[in-house]
Amino acid sequence: MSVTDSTAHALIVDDEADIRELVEITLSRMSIRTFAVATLAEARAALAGQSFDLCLTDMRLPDGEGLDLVAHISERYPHCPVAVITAYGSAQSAVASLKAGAFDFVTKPIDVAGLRSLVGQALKLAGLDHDAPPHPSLDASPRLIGDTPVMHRLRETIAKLSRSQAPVYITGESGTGKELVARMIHAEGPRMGSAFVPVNCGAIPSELMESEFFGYLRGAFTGAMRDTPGLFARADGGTLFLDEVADLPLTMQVKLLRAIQERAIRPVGANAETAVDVRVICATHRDLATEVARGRFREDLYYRLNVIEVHVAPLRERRADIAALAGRILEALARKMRLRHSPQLSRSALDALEEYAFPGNIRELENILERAVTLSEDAIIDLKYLRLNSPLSESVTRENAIDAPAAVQQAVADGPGFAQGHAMDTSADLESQLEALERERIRAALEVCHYNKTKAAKHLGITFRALRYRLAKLGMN
Ligand SMILES: Nc1ncnc2c1ncn2[C@@H]1O[C@H](COP(=O)(O)OP(=O)(O)OP(=O)(O)O)[C@@H](O)[C@H]1O
Repeated sequence: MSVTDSTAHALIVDDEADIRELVEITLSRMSIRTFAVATLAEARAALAGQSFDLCLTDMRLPDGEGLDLVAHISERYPHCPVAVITAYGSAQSAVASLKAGAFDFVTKPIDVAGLRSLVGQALKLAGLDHDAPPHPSLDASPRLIGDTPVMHRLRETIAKLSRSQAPVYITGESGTGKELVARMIHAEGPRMGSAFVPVNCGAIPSELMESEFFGYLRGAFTGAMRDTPGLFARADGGTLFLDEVADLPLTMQVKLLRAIQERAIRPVGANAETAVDVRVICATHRDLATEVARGRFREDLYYRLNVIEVHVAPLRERRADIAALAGRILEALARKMRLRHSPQLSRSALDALEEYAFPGNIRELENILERAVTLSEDAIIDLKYLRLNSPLSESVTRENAIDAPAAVQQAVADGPGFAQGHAMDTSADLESQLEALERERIRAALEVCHYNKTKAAKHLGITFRALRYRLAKLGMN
């Protein structure tokens, strides 16, 4: 096979001749030049003398540990992705290698399809995959606003993690930006051309979980009219984001662990497993270690998911970012509402926001500003329109609705039944009044339920699905 200088160049480090040969053959079929050595010393010498786009190393070498090579490459040749070859079942060493900076691992006996997809990801990382879609424009990528030291550190962490395939566990209170962080890790890495599939683990009824995650074949159960891919299959080549992972029932945790470990899924009704290449990122606002201690979360799955932990700080710990965030949110609202100019906050309104505790974090800031823009008719939003600190019990009283349009006040005072029987102020735009009311009640319920959507839906007396639909319709997601 003819290879040119533009082909990728891989370093293979293994003392077992059979494995070196298998890896070399697989890679050369992918038109990758290879250079194979058997020891750590030879690997170091090769790295010093030649340039590589990828390194695959065994964990146990005659003169040292593969982990040392991972650390050496991460430090001296950070642009060369390194993956390790580990013995089957040695989850601990795989996890250790990911923590040390390996971008992925492959277990022995080596599965050629798995090796090919790992190498494909590595080449995308090195920018050598000519089939990869072009980098999306900046505007299409999610953006993390904030200039505080904690946000700078978070951005650096995201950049580092996007170059790895390791599972990431994101912690932080509700509304801090955990999903946004997950999206950025996906969007800045080699998987950006494939799907990012977010899943709210608490929202899937337990009897549907298996088919939702793994898909099903036609006829697998009553109503299964056609083969349907599950969430794993939809995220193949991309990222599966498991939000509120602590809400997964124990039975599902076992199946999830297996899918992650084996990198394969078995759709409901299928006899055989299908390989999938999915990076898992998960998040929860709960303390998973405590859930493990209480027996509600499997320890083995915890260790599998919690390879690298990222914490997203609450908004009250980065108050200096509030002004910039509010500015961006107001600009976005102005676009959405087709206002000519972006509304501004008065000095006292900004001061109050900078003092506020934000139990619902940035999502709460978005909701506060959206409501304020809806209620205020001025280009300058004054403090009274922010209506900070209004729990549900107060928000449905007339006193607390003084700033709302007249019909909304009436409706709020009359309670939820108003829409069917009460006269409204017909001079105003009924639809926007109803919308404002709906928004207000949902926001208040979310606040009271600490932004747990499942609980908020119960609180409002509607199903989770109905709440999700309304949140999307009102642009409150
Ligand atoms: N640093 C940031 N810059 C800009 N927007 C942000 C930032 N952090 C969060 N947001 C926005 O705040 C909202 C909430 O963020 P996100 O959904 O990521 O939070 P979360 O922590 O995943 O919430 P939950 O725990 O409730 O699922 C989103 O609209 C998101 O775009």
